[in-house]
Amino acid sequence: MCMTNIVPQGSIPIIDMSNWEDLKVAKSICDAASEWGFFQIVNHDVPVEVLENIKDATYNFFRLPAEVKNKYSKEHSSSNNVRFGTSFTPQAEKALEWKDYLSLFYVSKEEASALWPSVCREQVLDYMKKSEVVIKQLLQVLMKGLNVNEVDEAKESLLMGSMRTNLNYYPKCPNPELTVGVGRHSDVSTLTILLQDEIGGLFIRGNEGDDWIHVPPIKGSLVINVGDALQIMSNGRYRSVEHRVVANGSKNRISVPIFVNPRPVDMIEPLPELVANSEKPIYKQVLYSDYIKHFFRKAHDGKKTIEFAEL
Ligand SMILES: CC(C)(COP(=O)(O)OP(=O)(O)OC[C@H]1O[C@@H](n2cnc3c(N)ncnc32)[C@H](O)[C@@H]1OP(=O)(O)O)[C@@H](O)C(=O)NCCC(=O)NCCSC(=O)/C=C/c1ccc(O)cc1
Ligand SMILES: O=C(O)CCC(=O)C(=O)O
Ligand SMILES: [Fe+2]
Repeated sequence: MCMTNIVPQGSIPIIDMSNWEDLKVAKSICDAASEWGFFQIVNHDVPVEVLENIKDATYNFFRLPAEVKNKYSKEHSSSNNVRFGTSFTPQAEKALEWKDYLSLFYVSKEEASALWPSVCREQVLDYMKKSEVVIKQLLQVLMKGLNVNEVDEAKESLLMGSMRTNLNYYPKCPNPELTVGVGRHSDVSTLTILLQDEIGGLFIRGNEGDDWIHVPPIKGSLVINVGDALQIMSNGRYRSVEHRVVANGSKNRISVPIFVNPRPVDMIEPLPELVANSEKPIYKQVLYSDYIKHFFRKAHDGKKTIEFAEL
């Protein structure tokens, strides 16, 4: 089915999650994930206060003096699970991205208490916890769309066994046309749940392949996108779509993605339920941590990362 017939070019689907189990809603989620790779959800169960609090916490972190933030840099951080950085892979990029970020890989509450910056720790934990409900709803629906009717513990772990939250800060840029906020890339996740503020600037690759479609900020909504891990596990039925963020000449912008991932030790491959029906696998089995390392080894370069898993 072709979503372009329903949704005018220039906007990604907006899905009301209040009746998420309704067959029509479920179908619109699965269609969005295969046709667009991106959609926005409204009336999800993540309370607005939680979203407001995480935005405030993000600003509070980036307002800290440079020497405090630098305690979490790659050079100084006491753990790889907490990292403050600027740009994506600075040693591999020709032009740096106009972005600072704090990346927090969740291991346990205890570790978060010990290692995460106190200005944002509780807010990030709360945002992750409260997002779990909608993450599970989306994964259940998406699996049903592949005729995988039971998401048992093993499958749940494969789909969402690890999570990372990034706080992104894009300072206003004197020459926005000379740089980017984030270069063209697809996410390595299963799903990404993204909170953006009211500024705008996120663009996704359109169906036709040569157009960029803006993701308009909608108050209280969350942007959902399919990542490479789900493209691989769904044998290409759900698509991870290239996206980028432009630099802004007049305003600071923040966004807060939760990357929902397999665990680094998991092997990922097209789900056995899919290839059992004489469907040909188009991806091979890869160790997820190898896939992540491949992603971080080079500068952002569109959809190229997934070639690593192609047969
Ligand atoms: C098993 C890993 C993947 C590799 O471990 P390792 O072999 O001991 O090596 P390192 O941890 O030292 O990482 C290898 C390289 O990848 C880099 N890297 C490894 N994760 C990271 C990291 N999230 N950040 C930024 N450098 C990293 C890391 O900086 C390092 O670069 P370099 O020291 O220059 O070789 C380990 O890092 C690990 O268990 N990580 C937790 C799982 C994890 O990070 N999953 C990724 C989820 S999705 C995600 O993070 C998306 C991020 C993203 C970010 C920006 C975007 O624009 C778009 C997307
Ligand atoms: O800031 C945004 O809107 C998107 C950021 C993004 O694509 C990422 O962090 O992977
Ligand atoms: Fe992304």
